[in-house]
Amino acid sequence: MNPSLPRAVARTSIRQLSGTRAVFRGYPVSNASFSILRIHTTGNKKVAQQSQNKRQLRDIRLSLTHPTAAFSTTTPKRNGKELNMASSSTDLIESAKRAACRQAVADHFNPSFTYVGIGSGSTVAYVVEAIAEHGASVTGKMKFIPTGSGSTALIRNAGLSVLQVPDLLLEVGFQPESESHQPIDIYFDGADEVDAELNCIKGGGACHFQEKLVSRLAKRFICVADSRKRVDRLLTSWSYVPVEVSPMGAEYVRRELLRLGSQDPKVRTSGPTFISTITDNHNHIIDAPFPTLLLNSEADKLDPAKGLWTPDALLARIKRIFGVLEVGIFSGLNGPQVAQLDTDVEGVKPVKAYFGRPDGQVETLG
Ligand SMILES: O=C[C@H](O)[C@H](O)[C@H](O)COP(=O)(O)O
Repeated sequence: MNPSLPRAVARTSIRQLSGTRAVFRGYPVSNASFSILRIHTTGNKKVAQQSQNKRQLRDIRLSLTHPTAAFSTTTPKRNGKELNMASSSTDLIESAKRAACRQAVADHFNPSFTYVGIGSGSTVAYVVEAIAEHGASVTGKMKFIPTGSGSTALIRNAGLSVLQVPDLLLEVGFQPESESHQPIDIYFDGADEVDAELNCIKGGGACHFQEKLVSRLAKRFICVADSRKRVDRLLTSWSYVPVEVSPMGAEYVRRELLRLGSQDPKVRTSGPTFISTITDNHNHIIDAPFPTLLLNSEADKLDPAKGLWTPDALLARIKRIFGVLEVGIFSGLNGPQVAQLDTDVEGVKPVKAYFGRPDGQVETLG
């Protein structure tokens, strides 16, 4: 997504911001041009107060795509007055993300690597931070493969060397007999939700096509997230599947998604005028809500007519719709499983996920 967008959105009026889901997607909240000072939870709505000059508080309603409950507490009071706690709530989330990333890098980053894939979003920024700390003597020999314009800027700003996928493929060459379809040594990326079998929903920042491309080319995908993203089954807290579509085919795809039982799939919009989001691949995104998915191991319960889908089945079915480029469900095989098969099948699932908690601990899965 266009990295200049959040700044443009931040300049708009409170009224225009109302209902804009993309404001914080893919960008560290702490780096936003305006500061959120308090976050409350009112039913399903998250009401935030913000100040542009840090003195005048005004209410804005933000349709935050991530639940905040796990990190929210009741608003503390001193002498009957509420204390501003959102900055500490935001700090807790950012610390949780950073903790997950530092642990993941400590466990999986190796100075002998040549190609490192870097995903998109706010969490993976802390992976880049941790990698950059190894210094130029280590990172100067490596090339970093981005998954979109945001991650390209992230890599570049950290002083690391960017190599886009087409250039990577030219650099490694093409040998039909070559045993490896996975030249990237490791791929770090965030997720919007991760289930108990490491299937993920991705694409909240509209980057899932390039993320899948890099993941397919990587030996291992390591997922980093805060603990709000960990669920038993996908579409528990996160409610929709991001689907990247040809702009001309968007309405056709939307109708087919309705036919599949998606409740009110919508073309994603961004910015003050709510124009359709344009991805890095010049496409649109449809956010398609579905009921909570089964696990892939529960395929015996699969019953699409009743809205019972496994991640694998829903991914395969949506991919069959004419006009769909890619679906934000990362399920099926992982890199090492594909390497064993020695064939170019999709292997995009993480081998391990790191979930940072607000208390600084890190849980792992896989
Ligand atoms: O399209 C965006 C990506 O799939 C992100 O990795 C995902 O949305 C997680 O982003 P964040 O780390 O900002 O929560």
